[in-house]
Formats: sequence, structure tokens, C-alpha cells
Amino acid sequence: MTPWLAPIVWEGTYDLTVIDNIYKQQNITVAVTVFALGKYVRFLKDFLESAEQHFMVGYRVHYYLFTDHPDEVPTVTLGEGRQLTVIKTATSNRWQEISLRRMERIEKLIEKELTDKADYIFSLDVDSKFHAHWGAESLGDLVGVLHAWFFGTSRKQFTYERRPESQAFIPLQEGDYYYGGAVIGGRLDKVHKLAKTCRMQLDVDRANHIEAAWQEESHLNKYFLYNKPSKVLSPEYLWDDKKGKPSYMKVVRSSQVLKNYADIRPNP
Ligand SMILES: CC(=O)N[C@H]1[C@@H](OP(=O)(O)OP(=O)(O)OC[C@H]2O[C@@H](n3ccc(=O)[nH]c3=O)[C@H](O)[C@@H]2O)O[C@H](CO)[C@H](O)[C@@H]1O
Ligand SMILES: [Mn+2]
Repeated sequence: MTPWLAPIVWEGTYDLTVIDNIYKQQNITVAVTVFALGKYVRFLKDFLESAEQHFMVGYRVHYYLFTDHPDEVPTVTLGEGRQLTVIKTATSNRWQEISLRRMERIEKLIEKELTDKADYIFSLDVDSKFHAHWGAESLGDLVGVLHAWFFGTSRKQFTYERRPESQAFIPLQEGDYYYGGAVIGGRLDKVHKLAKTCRMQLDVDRANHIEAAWQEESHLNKYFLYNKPSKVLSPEYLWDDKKGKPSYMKVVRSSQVLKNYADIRPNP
């Protein structure tokens, strides 16, 4: 558990049968936002195919895919009750901008589209691949993931934004965990508030000509400091294979795809 008594989800800490009985009765729909702009469309096939095998299997899932290359979206056979909507989206010549703009697009999608259409939402990085079960145990009001690189390290090593001029600023003596920007989840209203707040803070930073160290991930960490997640996913939910497989990792449910940044990003 976290110090505020939110569960940290690890293999062996939950009974999936009990959990499925809760959520199956509620007949829920899970929305997933995924962004594939520029060369990141190449990650889509593996992302979608592996999600179909492992992500929320047995539940209604609706992928909302933002891309500037609708023609290059691969045809992936989706399971029963699962669908995909492509949203044509302008790209940017800066990867930082592409990544951080996700907040306002999630905010607007929830406002314009999702009310009455989904119960929960996950925002997931497209450069990731599922390897094992990721199910209803991950659902909660507001859900974050522990970043693989900072799990078990001390607070002073967390790469929070440290300049007080930024809205994402976190002082050295504060902060619970370092959360990854690649997985955000929860109930629609909770994620809407998160996305809207981060978008507004990003706007203030932009007006002040400052960009947080890790863009929207820095703002997310600031948000979670004052709005604690109700459930925290262990690094099983977004591992980095470059770290090998330490003994505390009983299962790798999803991991980042190894990539050559110079090759795929629009700018250094
Ligand atoms: C594991 C993890 O927590 N990763 C976070 C980290 O770096 P990452 O290295 O994981 O960032 P990234 O390059 O994967 O970009 C984040 C996401 O933006 C999208 N994208 C990005 C560039 C592009 O040209 N086209 C495109 O579609 C795509 O969905 C990608 O998954 O920091 C970023 C912000 O700086 C985000 O918070 C990422 O979620
Ligand atoms: Mn990524």
C-alpha cells in the first residue's frame, strides 16, 4: 500500500476471479487513447495486436487512435466487443510538443465524445507492447504507474521539475513516487480533471516560456502529489527491458519497445 492506503498492484496481491465478478456485473466500457504521430505509426501493429491478446480481455474496449497517417493504420482483427476509432490529428515538428499535447486532446475527447460511451479510460504510450495479462485489477478512480527507472530509488533522484518558475515544480523534500507519463487511467471525470489541470499548467508554462524537464510527465507528477492516485500500478505494467528482470518482477505485463530515438523522433 501507499502511505495513503492506495493499493500498489503486483502479481500475487489480488484475486482476479473476485475482481472480475465486480466489474463484469457493471458491464463497463474502457476507452483507450493512443497517439501515433509521425514515425510512431510503426508501433501500432504490435501495440494493437498484443493489446488484443492481453489488455482487458473479456471487456468492452474502445481504442481512440490519434494519428496524422490514417492510411497507414494497420488492419488488426479485434475481439468481440472491441472497436477502434481513428481521429485524424495534426502532428508537430517537436516530439516534446506531440507528447505534451496529449493532455488537451484527452481532455477534449472526454468532453466531446466519451460521456455515456465509456466508464474508464487509459492513456497509453504507443511504443509499448503487452506480454501478459493486464486486466480489471488495474481499474480505479485515478490510476498511475511507477516508472521503471525510479522504482526503489530515493526521492532526490526523481527527475521532477525543480525550477520554481514552472507550474510543475516540486520541492526537493516533497513527492511520493516518480510516476511514468506512459500510463494514466481512471474514471472519466477523474481523468478529465487531471488532463484539464495539466493542460492549463502547460499553458501557463508556455506563456512563461518554460518547458518542464519531462513535459507532461512532470505536470502529471505534480498533479499526483496533490491529487493522490487511488490505485498505483507496479512497474509490471510498464517495464523497461533494458533493466533486465529483477527478482521482484514476477511478470512483465507490458514493456517499452526498444527504439532508436534519432531514427523515429522529428527532432533531437
Ligand atoms: C515510459 C514513460 O513513462 N515515457 C514517458 C517519457 O518518454 P518516452 O521516451 O516514452 O516518450 P515517447 O517518445 O514515447 O513519446 C510519448 C508518446 O507520444 C507519442 N509520440 C511521440 C513522438 C512522436 O514523434 N510521435 C508520437 O506519436 C507516442 O504515443 C509516444 O508513445 O516522457 C514523455 C514526456 O517527455 C512521456 O511522458 C512518456 O510517456
Ligand atoms: Mn514511450
